[in-house]
Amino acid sequence: MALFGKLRERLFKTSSKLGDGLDAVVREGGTEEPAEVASSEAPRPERPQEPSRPEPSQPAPPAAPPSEVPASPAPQEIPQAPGDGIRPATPAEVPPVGSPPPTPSPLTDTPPPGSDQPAPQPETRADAAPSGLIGRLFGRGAPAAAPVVRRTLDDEMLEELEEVLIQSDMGVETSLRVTANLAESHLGRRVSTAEVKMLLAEEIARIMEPVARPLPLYPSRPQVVLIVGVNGSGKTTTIGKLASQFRDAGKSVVIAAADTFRAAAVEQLQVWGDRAGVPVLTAPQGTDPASLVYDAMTKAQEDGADLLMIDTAGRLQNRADLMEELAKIVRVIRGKDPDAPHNTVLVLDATTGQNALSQVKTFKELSDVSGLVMTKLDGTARGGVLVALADSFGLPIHAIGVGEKIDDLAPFDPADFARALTGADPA
Ligand SMILES: Nc1nc2c(ncn2[C@@H]2O[C@H](COP(=O)(O)OP(=O)(O)OP(=O)(O)O)[C@@H](O)[C@H]2O)c(=O)[nH]1
Repeated sequence: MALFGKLRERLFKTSSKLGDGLDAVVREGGTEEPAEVASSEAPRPERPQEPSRPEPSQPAPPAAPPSEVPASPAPQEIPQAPGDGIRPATPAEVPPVGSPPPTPSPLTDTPPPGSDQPAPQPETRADAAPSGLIGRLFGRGAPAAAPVVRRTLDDEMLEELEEVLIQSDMGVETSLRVTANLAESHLGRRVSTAEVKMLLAEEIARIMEPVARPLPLYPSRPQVVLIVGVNGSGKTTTIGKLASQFRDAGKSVVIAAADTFRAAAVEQLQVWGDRAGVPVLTAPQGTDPASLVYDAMTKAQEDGADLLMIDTAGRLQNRADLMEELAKIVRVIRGKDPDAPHNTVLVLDATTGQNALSQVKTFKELSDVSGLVMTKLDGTARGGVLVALADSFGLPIHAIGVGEKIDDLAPFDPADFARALTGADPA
């Protein structure tokens, strides 16, 4: 399945909830118009191609500040995304640049297994025919010019839109920013649901573009990737998925199970190592994690491994202990390679919603977080939090988890994500 279709299907709960909310906002205050009239009154937004909007009141999220990037050798001179790192997705899922847009999965797609989401509602007429919208945009009105529901974008509608965005966990500030940008370009215009979704998707993609960066690869051997995050956020699973993709890309990988506190965590990591075909270094329960990391660094260096991925404990109940444990691990790593760890990746669980924001704050205090992976975006209605994270912290988002299987880690594509989130038609 094409990536967009898969993402839309997996993000079903969020896009359905957000899309339904947007439908309701337009429908409840809108009126039907003949399609032809509508097409002349609602031209395509003027700035869909702008890479960024350097307005003082709407600053783009900063790139990861230099202080957050671990001291490390310069990355290989590989072109920017998609070539500047491992794109964590199976190649078949990544549409080549400039290729025709993938076919969207119909909104009537079956929800993901285990989802309790009810069957999707039929779309309103305003959204029913993407070709109608695309046709109008390009002067090819749909022959069966069905009436389209449109509403004038005024303060009341903006407030309602804000509410819908906030409910999708996008956060108050980010929701206000998105609607303010919408008001700037479209206040007073009559817009349909399809157009609102498309405009919101463009605003959201604009916020997220600067942070969509695959995990950078460095020439160091081993490149040390420290994986941090609270218990259950998906660290082990993400390490397994990443290791598998790195291995498929021809890299030799070693995994270190440094959460020595929980025997089950070590076993689980071993299962993932087996699946990915990657060795996992373990130590008996209760061993000092830093000593296991020392041994893992030694082995990875001796073996000439390309990557060493280190799973860490995520017990936040005792912050001081966790901070000390992570600090000790980093000291040991630096003793072996002063430039390591090269990446400290924070794994976040999308289902925790706004709580993910406080986790980023906490882990930024505990460690030198250099990038994020957000898991469990499948089957949650809280995917909007990723927009809030991008807007608030500007940390690179390397990948998103959209399922429990080994290939359910997708590259983060802001445009696809924004359209899947809002329920907008594919570009
Ligand atoms: N649906 C879904 N489930 C996921 C995803 N990523 C991880 N999980 C599930 O989340 C649960 C916790 O994942 P783990 O990888 O064990 O999380 P962890 O952070 O290593 O947890 P600890 O070992 O307790 O520290 C498991 O049941 C995974 O299958 C995802 O992208 N989607």
